[in-house]
Amino acid sequence: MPTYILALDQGTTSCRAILFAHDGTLVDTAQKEFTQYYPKPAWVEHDANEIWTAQVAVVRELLDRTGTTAEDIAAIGITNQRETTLIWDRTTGEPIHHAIVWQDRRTAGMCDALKERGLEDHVRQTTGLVIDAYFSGTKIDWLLEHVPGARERAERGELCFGTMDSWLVYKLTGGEVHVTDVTNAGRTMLFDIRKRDWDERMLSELRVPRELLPEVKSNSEVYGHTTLFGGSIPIAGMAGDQHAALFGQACFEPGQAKNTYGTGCFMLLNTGTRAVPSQHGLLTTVAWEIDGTTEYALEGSVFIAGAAIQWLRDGLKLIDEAPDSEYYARKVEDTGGVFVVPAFAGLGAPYWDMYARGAIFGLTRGTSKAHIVRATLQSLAYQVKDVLEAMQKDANTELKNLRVDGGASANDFLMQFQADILGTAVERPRIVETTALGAAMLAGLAVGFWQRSDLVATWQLDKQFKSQMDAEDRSKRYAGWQKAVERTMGWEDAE
Ligand SMILES: Nc1ncnc2c1ncn2[C@@H]1O[C@H](COP(=O)(O)OP(=O)(O)O)[C@@H](O)[C@H]1O
Ligand SMILES: O=P(O)(O)OC[C@H](O)CO
Repeated sequence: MPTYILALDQGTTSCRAILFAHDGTLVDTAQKEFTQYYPKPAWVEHDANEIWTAQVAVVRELLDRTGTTAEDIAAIGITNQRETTLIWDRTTGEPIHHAIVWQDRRTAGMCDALKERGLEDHVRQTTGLVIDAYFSGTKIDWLLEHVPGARERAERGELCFGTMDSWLVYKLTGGEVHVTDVTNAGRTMLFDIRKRDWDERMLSELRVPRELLPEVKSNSEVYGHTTLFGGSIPIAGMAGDQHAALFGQACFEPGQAKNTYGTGCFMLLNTGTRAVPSQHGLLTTVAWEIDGTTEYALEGSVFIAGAAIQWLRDGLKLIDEAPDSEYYARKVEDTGGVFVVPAFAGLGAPYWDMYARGAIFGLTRGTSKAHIVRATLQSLAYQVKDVLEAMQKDANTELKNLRVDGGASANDFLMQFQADILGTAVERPRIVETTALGAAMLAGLAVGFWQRSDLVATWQLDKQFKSQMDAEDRSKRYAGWQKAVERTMGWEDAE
């Protein structure tokens, strides 16, 4: 009898493999970082072959270390960084170019042109998105335009487009299966989230041939099998990482929300079977589709969160490791009036400004490294507040608590400041690998390893952070943040 579900979590900075047991416990995990390519300012690329090699390596490492064989694994669930766009040769499996990462801004001008052509309402109504370089659509157009012969080859059906979910399934099945799931399809700016089909108008506006696109599947079903790790294992769950995290946080009821602090920060609020349009700069997105029922979510996407801590580490060399940020932040009582706005890739929700760029405000002769580190950590929490304010207005509800996860949710200083600045309790579960857990749950449901009723009990509280800040202090600080954000907007000139 198989005893585990294997989750593959293909994130922006690393590949992970995680084993979950039937009682929902995390048995073990293996992780490997891969190269980030920055060929020009605000361009970000990944080598899909390197990602594939890293993903296989972490699975092998995990199976070896735990003495697990293919026979012990009931199913594989895949979850991935969304929007990151890859095109590869259908026959050879060779990518035609590096993948263009979700943070990449090279198509900002193409997005402006779409806005000028009056497409904003259509995009919002059909795809639930705003026009932004974040999504895959303009990245596909860029690749077809800039790689010689690519558009003609795509029209002849010789190429495959996919986000990292599609890529992994294609590779795991030896090139047999070219699919994606509704959550990932919904981030392309080409997909009608209510009709559940590619949108003809967007395909034609972005000159994307249907032949290039994967078949769109639900989040919990058998897509194919892999024999790469010994016996045959079904691949049975697949979802974009933020949707998987919503599921892994057991936010199954409308009104429940989670926020993931990874490279970026992504807050999703379950809105049930209703796709709620946003009036306040959020996205309407598919939460998941299971057994023919589609549920939706409102999403606030913040592009730079943990990446700002990586910048402190790798760019400024102010800290050696991400967790050191907590130590330095606690060395000072406040930020000394400093605000850091990490708009390195423009600003996402609720501002959607592709031309904003990062800045540090309020510097004085007394500003120290600790002030800058503290202000950078606080910038994550302020961005989340921007999103929560918008969400409460859109959903016409006040959130009593917020479930959190992701790498930076381990930082107690950040979590306490988050609760303080929101005025809302922040709840961190025991398993913060909720993205992987969600993917595992989706796969486990498909093969009968779990029933839906088993899943709620997997959520267990680790720590609750309650707001301790008085309302006046909170609004004074937030006003400072809003002033700083305003000054970063429109910084970069449009091409
Ligand atoms: N203790 C910490 N304090 C602040 N940030 C952290 C901490 N630990 C990790 N991070 C940040 O979290 C991110 C990694 O989180 P993870 O969920 O693995 O992200 P992703 O899935 O996007 O690769 C990194 O950007 C890192 O800088
Ligand atoms: O890799 P993460 O966890 O930062 O998530 C990336 C998002 O899916 C991008 O939309």
